[in-house]
Amino acid sequence: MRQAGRYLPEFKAMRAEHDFFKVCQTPELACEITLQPIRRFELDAAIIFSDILVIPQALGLEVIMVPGKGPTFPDPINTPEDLKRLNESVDVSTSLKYVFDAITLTRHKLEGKVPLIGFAGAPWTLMGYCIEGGGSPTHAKSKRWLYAHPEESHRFLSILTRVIIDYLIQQVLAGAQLLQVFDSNAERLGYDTFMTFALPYLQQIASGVKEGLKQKGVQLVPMIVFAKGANYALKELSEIGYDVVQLSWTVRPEQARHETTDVTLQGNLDPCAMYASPDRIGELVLQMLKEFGTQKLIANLGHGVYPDFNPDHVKAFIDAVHHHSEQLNSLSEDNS
Ligand SMILES: Cc1c2[nH]c(c1CCC(=O)O)Cc1[nH]c(c(CCC(=O)O)c1C)Cc1[nH]c(c(CCC(=O)O)c1C)Cc1[nH]c(c(C)c1CCC(=O)O)C2
Repeated sequence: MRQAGRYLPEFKAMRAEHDFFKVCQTPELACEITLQPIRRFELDAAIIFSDILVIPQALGLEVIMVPGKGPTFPDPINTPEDLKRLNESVDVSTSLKYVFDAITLTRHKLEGKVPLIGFAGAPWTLMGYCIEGGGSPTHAKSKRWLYAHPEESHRFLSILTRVIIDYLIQQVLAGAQLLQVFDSNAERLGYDTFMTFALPYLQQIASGVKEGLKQKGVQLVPMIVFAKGANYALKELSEIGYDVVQLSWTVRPEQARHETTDVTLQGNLDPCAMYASPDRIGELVLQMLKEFGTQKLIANLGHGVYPDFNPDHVKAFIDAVHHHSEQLNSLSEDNS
């Protein structure tokens, strides 16, 4: 969940000197930013510094990071005709080589201390960015496609899915030990549109990556799915081949446990809880761990960190997870 973010002074110093996508494209810099939170905190994993929008870039679309506005497409996809602009036959092994190099370098530098997570955006979320031209409060332009151009929407989602599968497989070959798929815009959909335009592609990604790795004789890695806010489809999300389902803070742990079968859950404290005092953060962590239980859980926030978070409060969260889970585990051992 956005460990680097903009809340660390060492990240801000790096960004003051370099453009965001330049950092993504420079393995030494991406590696350095990935390691920053690992040096500062007792985290249990690292996530490679990159962005979900490198895939639209690889498909030939321009994406820039505008200060104060976020990622922006100067020339977004407007009509189905525009799909012709996509470089469908893109070879990610060359166009996204910089990500694989960053992963390999970071794996070496981590020296086995913690595992390295690779990631990609999900098809619906990437389609949304390409059509909206950036973030959007309603996603009305991209949702319009689902209703006005359903066939072309499926075509767009299929193109993205193929590239994402290839991209994730190559991240594993480069050294990624877990993979997370971010469907951050799932919260804009309802049950029917999610089941039609998002879930089938998430499923294809899980099976495509596992199949591809098997064919190459490479050991499978655990896969995490994050369909942010898709609390209406937790059962379905737990049944499409992912090992872990990440939850946003808008669902109760008990409900998520009840509705999912046989998966590990990840989450889900409200990121804004980081504005509470360190003591209060500790109490909220304890409550979260009690509600989920400490097994089959990756304790995390329910979304990424914000730029104005106090790093000491993030540390309070991480330390409280370790402290309280150790205590809860030793209590349950005493009882057994
Ligand atoms: C939707 C999305 C994006 N990118 C990502 C998502 C999915 C997760 C989510 O739902 O938040 C994923 C992402 N983006 C980033 C990471 C790397 C991991 C990490 O930093 O710990 C990951 C996993 C770096 C980043 N990606 C971004 C930053 C901040 C960059 C900066 O301004 O310095 C970082 C560290 C920029 C970014 N990139 C994107 C957005 C919406 C923004 C924020 C724009 C803003 O608020 O100004 C697209």
